[in-house]
Amino acid sequence: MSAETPFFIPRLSIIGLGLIGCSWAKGLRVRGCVGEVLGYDRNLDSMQEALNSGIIDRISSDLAAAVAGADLVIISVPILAVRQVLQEIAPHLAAHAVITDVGSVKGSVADDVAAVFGADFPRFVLGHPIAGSERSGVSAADENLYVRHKVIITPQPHTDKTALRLVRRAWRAVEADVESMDVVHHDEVLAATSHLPHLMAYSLVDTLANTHENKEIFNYAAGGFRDFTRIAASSPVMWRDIFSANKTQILKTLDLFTHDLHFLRAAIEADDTTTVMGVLTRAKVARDHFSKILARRAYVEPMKTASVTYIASPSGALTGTFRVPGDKSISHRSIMLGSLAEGTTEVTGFLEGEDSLATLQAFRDMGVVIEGPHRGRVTIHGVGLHGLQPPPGPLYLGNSGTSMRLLAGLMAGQTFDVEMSGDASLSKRPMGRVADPLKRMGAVVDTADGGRPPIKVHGAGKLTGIHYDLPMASAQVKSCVLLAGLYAEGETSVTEPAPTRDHTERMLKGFGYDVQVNGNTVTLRSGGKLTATNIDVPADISSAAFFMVGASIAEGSDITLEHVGMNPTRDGIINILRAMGGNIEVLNPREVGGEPVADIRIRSARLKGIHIPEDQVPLAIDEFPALFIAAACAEGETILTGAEELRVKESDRIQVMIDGLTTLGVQAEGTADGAIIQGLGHSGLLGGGEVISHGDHRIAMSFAMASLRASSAITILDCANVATSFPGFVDLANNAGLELDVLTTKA
Ligand SMILES: O=C(O)C1=C[C@@H](OP(=O)(O)O)[C@@H](O)[C@H](O)C1
Ligand SMILES: C=C(OP(=O)(O)O)C(=O)O
Repeated sequence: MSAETPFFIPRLSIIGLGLIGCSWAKGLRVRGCVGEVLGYDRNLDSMQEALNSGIIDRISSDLAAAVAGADLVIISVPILAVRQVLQEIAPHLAAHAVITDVGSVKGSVADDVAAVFGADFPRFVLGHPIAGSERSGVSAADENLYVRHKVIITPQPHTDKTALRLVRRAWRAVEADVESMDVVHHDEVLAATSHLPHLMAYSLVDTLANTHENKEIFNYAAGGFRDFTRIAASSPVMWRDIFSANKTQILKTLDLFTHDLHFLRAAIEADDTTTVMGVLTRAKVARDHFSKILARRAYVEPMKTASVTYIASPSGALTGTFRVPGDKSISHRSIMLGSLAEGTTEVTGFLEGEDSLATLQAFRDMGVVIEGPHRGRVTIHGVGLHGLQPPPGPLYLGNSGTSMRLLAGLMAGQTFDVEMSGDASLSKRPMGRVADPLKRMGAVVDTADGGRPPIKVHGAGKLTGIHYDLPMASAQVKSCVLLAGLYAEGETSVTEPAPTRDHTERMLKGFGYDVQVNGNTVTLRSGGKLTATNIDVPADISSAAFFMVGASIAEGSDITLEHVGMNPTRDGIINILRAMGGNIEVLNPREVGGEPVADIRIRSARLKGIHIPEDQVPLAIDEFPALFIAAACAEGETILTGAEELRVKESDRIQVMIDGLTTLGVQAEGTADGAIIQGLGHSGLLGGGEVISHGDHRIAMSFAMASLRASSAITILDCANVATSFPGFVDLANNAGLELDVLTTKA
């Protein structure tokens, strides 16, 4: 790509000397991008003011003089005055002149241009800066008004490319972010995001001003009133014109809004607090994350995440007693089953990480009223097995494989179509493993090339129960088939090659559903119902694992992790660390809501390398990145086999860990289904250096723990996804004894 030449407009003309046009001209002038600036306004005072403040160089006596010889003409008059202005300037424009406008409605200006210059006029570029304020006039002009603000250009098929480039560059010169959209779409979007809110603000103030207690009302009208109605102080002429120029689109959104307002009114009248809560919780979440919103209620687009780097400096021991966040697997399932239950489910200890929040949002998008999360507490107003509604757009599941695979099973049983997509990592992960058994049950499921997301599950198909022999040890696939089985005719059963986490089976039973477990086979029949219950989510043993490894490798460490889930299908990390010589005590074992829980005390130990028993692999499947760090610090060789599943997690966890360990000076090699790691021994230190987590939360946290035994700092790139499973990791780790610094750059 060649660099752009410096941008310069020899002669600029602004018609309409208000805030928008003057701010653009002033911005160009301050940045040395214009020669002469001519200006015209019907109001003589405005012209004089613009001249006095140096925004324009010459006052023009009429429109003809104002555009004579201009290279770029900016029309910035009220929308309904545009046509008349164009008629007046048309005969006087230079042959090369490019014209642009700044109006909030593009369809009506496009019509005006066609009426005056002809349908294919190439040198008019329709534009709209999304900046401005309730202030107006020359005196409010601000050369930085557009810095990092969006400007929407709405090119038409006949718009000349050079003219387009000129206008884009003129906006970029004042540091605006220029985007393109088609005319109709622009007017639809603006009707909803700008025109309707202005209409409502004007109307509310007018209603209140007309009541006879208006003085009283305005005396006490602070807070909500002031925030909501700030925009009613904007220019009435401008808004009168916008309301009429974008009439069709505005009326469309207004009707939708009026309908929803009546719905809310009816719910309040009927004391239907659940419905009211549904509207308010959905709206609050939407408002909190409004940049994610494209459709009316759903999140369909990922937020651009910032890039996060950890600098992990060498540190001493880990100490203290603390609790890591809630179990991710159980949190996902609590939302799913709570939503499909009859009655209200209260969840405590819910993981407020991005993965489980993606599941929560998916159910909100399908009409379930969910309150919270607030300090791990979530209240789910179940809609029953057949109560989900079609979401307004695709379900966006971020980084979360569990959400996508379990939901695939549930969606196969619905009467509507659902599309599910995810971030770059999830988009590479295999979904054929769930699509295959679902198709055998009669579901219609499409995936993208190679069985990857997005995945589309078509509703209304009739499912039939199957027996499925799992080709791999995967709790996600097992759960997917069982959840589809809730909707399949007859019996559904799954046999797994080795035990995997059984939270789905346990939780179904907790919700009163009949599930038979016989050896490695789980069976259920459709036709039952889920009855709401309360769920206490224990701390996630997979998050605890980082601290177990950290405390084991850092001399002098002594920590106690509280309320950790000890489900026997998850405790591989404890068995493996103990086999390596780890010093782990399980204290106060108890059962909470159908799941075993305990406090775990870990003290540093002289670890030794082992061949990890293959039967432990599925029981510690998420803990291998951390275990690789333990192996690197152990005496002798550690061999891992039977773990090919690690290659299809959020990253290829075998390759990414081997790459990082090699950077830190460890001899390690990957094999097809595992790794061989030569430990540095008890007194050995890892080196420092830069490792890449490839957006994989568990890789990032594992290398953070490695710094406890490093000779110099480890820089870990791409750590934003730690938030998917372990919000608050950095603070908790630093309080326990790590030295982690975080560098965040905006995306
Ligand atoms: O069912 C679950 O909650 C999970 C199952 C495992 O995935 P697989 O089923 O792909 O092994 C695990 O890696 C994941 O973190 C959570
Ligand atoms: C594999 C993991 O999660 P998921 O499959 O849900 O993305 C994990 O958390 O390590």
